[in-house]
Amino acid sequence: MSQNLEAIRYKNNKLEILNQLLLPDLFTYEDCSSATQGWEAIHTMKVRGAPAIAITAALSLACELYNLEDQFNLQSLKKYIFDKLDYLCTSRPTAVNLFRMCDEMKFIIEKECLSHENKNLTAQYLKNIFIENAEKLLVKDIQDNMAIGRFGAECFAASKKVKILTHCNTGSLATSGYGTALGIIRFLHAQNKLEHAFATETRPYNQGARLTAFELVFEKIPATLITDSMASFLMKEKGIDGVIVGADRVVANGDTANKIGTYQLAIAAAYHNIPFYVAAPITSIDCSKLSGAEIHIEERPKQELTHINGVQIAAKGIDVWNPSFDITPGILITGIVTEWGVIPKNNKGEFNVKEFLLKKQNLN
Ligand SMILES: CSC[C@H]1O[C@H](OP(=O)(O)O)[C@H](O)[C@@H]1O
Repeated sequence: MSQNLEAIRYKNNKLEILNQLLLPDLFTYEDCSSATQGWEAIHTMKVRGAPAIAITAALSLACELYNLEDQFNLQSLKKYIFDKLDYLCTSRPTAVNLFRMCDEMKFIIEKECLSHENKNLTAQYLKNIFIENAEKLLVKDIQDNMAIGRFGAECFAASKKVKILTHCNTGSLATSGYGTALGIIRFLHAQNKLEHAFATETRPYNQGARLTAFELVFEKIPATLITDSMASFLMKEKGIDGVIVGADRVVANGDTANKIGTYQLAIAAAYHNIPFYVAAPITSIDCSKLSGAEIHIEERPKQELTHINGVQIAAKGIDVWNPSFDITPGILITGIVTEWGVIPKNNKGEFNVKEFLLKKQNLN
């Protein structure tokens, strides 16, 4: 087994992804060096987690471009890249990181083309620009996650060790490394501030039982797995100090799309007076949407509910609803932890995410 938990391995213009469908039983890396393979890996959830999806999409296309024969002129290559980015965006709809990455890559390519107008900009140069920028995403994501870990840990008093509940998988397996919500747990543990982590199994895809539990055991972090239905009782019985979850999309008013089951955890946390934090990189923020009602929620195949490892467990013929995410209203969230700091609430208990971003951008 690898010494590092890497969802994404990129070296010498080759991309491999850890097939998370096979975890925790098998630790198998698969080649993902084309946009078609990237799309398939994301769509089937061999690779998942909002940041990891965007990075896989970018690097799979970067590898494809590296191997592309030299038949393109500048305009045809630009169209090729834009078409492939549009195609990659059809793999999964909810996590905004993928869409942001595609928009930013298009912006970079467009800018290069404009700034070289009437000069000899070659297709090869454009390829290199894409590859360089895709590679940067991998490095930046880990740095951002470590900053999230630090800011998130500061949300808890230094005087006592804390018990944290988390949902889904937001660790190394969901990112290019370290993790967001799980990164905060990792940071608390490293600082000797974590008493215990609790992880939900996260039905129906079981990211908690299969992936987060795997990471926690791997990292030797004291942790306990619970079923999703135990969360409220856990809060009542076990003295939980905070709930920390990830995000697939945070919109302008702080409403947050995250793994199905997050919303009910936020309601239960509010009832038990437990702080509820969302941990997300800036790449998960989408201020083009004013509220969570505008977010497209992915619905996944009914077999995720009716079958486990290919074996039918539900009554044949039953109707199934399988939304992969839900929206937690900003009002239920204590703070949104980013690599730029914690987005605070105003005195009415509301988030103004845009204002926070503008303030931070002006500071930088
Ligand atoms: C830091 S990952 C954010 C997010 O991704 C997960 O979804 P999925 O496993 O369906 O890709 C989940 O909602 C995590 O919180």
